Amino acid sequence: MDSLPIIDISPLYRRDESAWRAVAGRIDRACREWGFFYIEGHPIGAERIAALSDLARRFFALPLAEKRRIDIAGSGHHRGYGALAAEQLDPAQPGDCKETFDMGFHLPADHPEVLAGKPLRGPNRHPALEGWETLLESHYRDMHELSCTVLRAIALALGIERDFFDRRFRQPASVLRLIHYPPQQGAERPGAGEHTDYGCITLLHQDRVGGLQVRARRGQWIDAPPRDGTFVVNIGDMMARWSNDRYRSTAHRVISPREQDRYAMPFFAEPHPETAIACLPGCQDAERPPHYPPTTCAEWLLSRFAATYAHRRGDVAG
Ligand SMILES: O=C(O)CCC(=O)C(=O)O
Ligand SMILES: [Fe+2]
Repeated sequence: MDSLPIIDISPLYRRDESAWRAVAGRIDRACREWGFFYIEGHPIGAERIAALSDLARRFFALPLAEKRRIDIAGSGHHRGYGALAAEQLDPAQPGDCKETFDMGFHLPADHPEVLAGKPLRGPNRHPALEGWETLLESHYRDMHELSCTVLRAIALALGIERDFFDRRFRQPASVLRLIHYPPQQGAERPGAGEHTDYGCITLLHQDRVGGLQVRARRGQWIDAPPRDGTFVVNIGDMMARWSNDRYRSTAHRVISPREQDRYAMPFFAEPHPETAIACLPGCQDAERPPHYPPTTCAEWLLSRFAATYAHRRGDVAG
């Protein structure tokens, strides 16, 4: 079968234990076989997506100087606007042909964690577009809830306490990102070079243009085409580390669109920065010793940012 599974998660919003287990079973299989699947039956409506798409178009259409007022390169805690080619996901390729906006869990500048200089902590940096901040902050909260719902099913599938992730995802390091891929005539620059995601799970909304491709287990690239009303969910490196590769982070890439602009909105679900990421109890035994040394969420993320962002080279995890 060369197409990604589509899983209806609506039973996760009801109190039927056996239906819950059935969904968890499907997710478990998709995570083992693909590391990628679509979800439908989630509560994020088409009006919300339309309103976000409208704002994304307006933001990316602003003059560069205006967007650069919140340039991510000037942010110690990784928030704001990332210009074209600021990120190079595949080191063997030129910089990605995309521009981005990143936001996270907002902590005010006078919050003790921010004053203490904790990594990845601080205020969001929003553009001055009417309606932007309210909508984006609500969407961040709703995506956080959705990620926790999916993670509860994953906890069930992995045989750990149902609230294992809920307890670790308070004040999360999760990032909501808006991406604009401008059209390109030649194929010389990738939209997003081949990579795995760094976090736990990613929930991606893509528009109708297409171009996302996933590397299947046998090595071939398959399309992950747009499907209305769905999110594409994929396993990131932290979940691979937690599950000792029971769930593997799967490589993917985005081919630059040819004639039209493409917009996508990934939500990278990541726990509290200080969360320990070490092999889960049920994921190791004498035959499967832990593959990865323990780390923390912030340490791992900072090491990955340093490898992919020009302005962060030499920035070491602390
Ligand atoms: O734009 C997409 O469809 C995927 C983007 C992506 O893989 C990423 O930002 O990590
Ligand atoms: Fe990705």
